[in-house]
Amino acid sequence: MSISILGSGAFGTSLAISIANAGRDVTLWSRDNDAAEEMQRTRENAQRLPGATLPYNVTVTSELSAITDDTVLLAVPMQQLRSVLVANPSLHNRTLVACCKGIELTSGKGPIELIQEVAPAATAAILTGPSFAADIAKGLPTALTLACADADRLRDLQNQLMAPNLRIYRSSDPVGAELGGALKNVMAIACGAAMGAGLGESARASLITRGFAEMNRMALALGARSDTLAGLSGFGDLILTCTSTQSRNYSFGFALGGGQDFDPSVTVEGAATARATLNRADAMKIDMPITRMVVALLDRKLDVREAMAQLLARPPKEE
Ligand SMILES: NC(=O)C1=CN([C@@H]2O[C@H](COP(=O)(O)OP(=O)(O)OC[C@H]3O[C@@H](n4cnc5c(N)ncnc54)[C@H](O)[C@@H]3O)[C@@H](O)[C@H]2O)C=CC1
Ligand SMILES: O=C(CO)COP(=O)(O)O
Repeated sequence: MSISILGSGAFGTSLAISIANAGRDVTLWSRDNDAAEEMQRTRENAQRLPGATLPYNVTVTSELSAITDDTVLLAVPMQQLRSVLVANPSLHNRTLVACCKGIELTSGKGPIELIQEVAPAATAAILTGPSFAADIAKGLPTALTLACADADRLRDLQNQLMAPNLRIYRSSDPVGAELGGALKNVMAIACGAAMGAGLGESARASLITRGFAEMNRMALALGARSDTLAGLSGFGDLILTCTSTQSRNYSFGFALGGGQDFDPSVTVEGAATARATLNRADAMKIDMPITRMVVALLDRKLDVREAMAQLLARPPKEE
């Protein structure tokens, strides 16, 4: 059983390495012909995942006609997912596994809803959870959530994607899985900003905990299950991303809090997702104060100390 991965960034490349090391052939598609040729020749993704070797059974290509597998992992940033789906109608009857974490700014949709809109004949699934690409590529132990509404297809997919270092748990709650992965990035920006501004680890723990309450409020209102939010895709990924300098969302927040520049070419999913989430929360009248503060920070309407002061000064409430 072979697998195709569309998107040769850090995550797509790391999944290719892990799945190929489990003995399955992998086709890794890059939109850039030169980058594909270089990766195929050097057996390394020097730009996005330097130092990791591509096993012999990974084929890197920029030819879409080479994507013949039924199972296609979509490992592109969330804000690019629609254009990738629209540009590739030949994929619309396949099993499409979103590997992105976010909410589309223009529509407020998550990856599953977006796949269902653009490719209604596809089987939509999501692979998410606490996992840094560099860790996966090194073969370090990682556990992920794989969610899909089709229970039979879900079991097949689980077997296809499991690898010795990659333990995959099934979930029948794609809404909960995608929202956990999307919203934790917003909280990681908030935590990074607090740490970058020197507000301390107690402040960070409060943001993680109250951020989790906020994630639950939104996710449950959208039909997610609370046990999904408490699992790898929600709580697990929240803890990882809010506490590690390996996280780009956390590091972006840290730079924001410390008044430093941040490389704009780095993928930071939480920025657009914070705006998309706030739009949806306001429309649904759901209170998301930390998300609101992150958007205010992004818009430079407040600095971190002012934002934290406003959070602390909210009316007293029960936990
Ligand atoms: N890097 C990580 O540790 C993890 C990343 N993710 C998620 O994976 C998704 C992708 O992230 P990374 O691979 O890390 O990003 P990245 O920045 O390393 O790579 C993004 C890739 O997407 C490609 N791409 C962008 N727009 C495209 C388009 N229109 N058509 C085709 N390809 C396009 C780029 O060429 C690049 O290869 C994100 O949603 C991220 O949250 C999930 C878990 C871990
Ligand atoms: O999603 C991730 C870890 O699970 C990667 O986080 P960053 O996108 O913040 O690097």
